Amino acid sequence: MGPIWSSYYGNCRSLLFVVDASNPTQLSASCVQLLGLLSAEELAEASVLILFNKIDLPCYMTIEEIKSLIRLPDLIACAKQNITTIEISARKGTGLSDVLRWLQDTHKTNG
Ligand SMILES: Nc1nc2c(ncn2[C@@H]2O[C@H](COP(=O)(O)OP(=O)(O)OP(=O)(O)O)[C@@H](O)[C@H]2O)c(=O)[nH]1
Repeated sequence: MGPIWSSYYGNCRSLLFVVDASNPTQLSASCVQLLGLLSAEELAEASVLILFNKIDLPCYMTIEEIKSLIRLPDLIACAKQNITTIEISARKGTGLSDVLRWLQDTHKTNG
């Protein structure tokens, strides 16, 4: 779906980017997509939430290792956007209240 994402950029104030944390083989492709989003001029003002999903599944890498592999600290430091990360399980509901809180806070701040 990546090639058509740009048609949704207009008036986008919040961006939720979901990473499948149970499958590190997709990480490099996922990171390229994320870098493309973060460098898009139309999204410079958006608040970004990166969700590490499927944390209920076993994985050979920890979330910290995944963050380090995609150089998340550098990415956050260099991006124009305000970036937050939350670890979730969409299946079990873990972390979803934090996501709702982020949405509420973000939209409150943005007016
Ligand atoms: N265990 C688990 N499964 C999940 C979670 N979130 C989604 N799934 C399941 O993962 C499967 C694929 O869903 P998604 O990953 O959302 O869909 P997708 O991105 O099109 O699929 P992939 O590219 O294959 O990951 C579905 O069967 C979902 O029920 C989660 O947090 N935990």
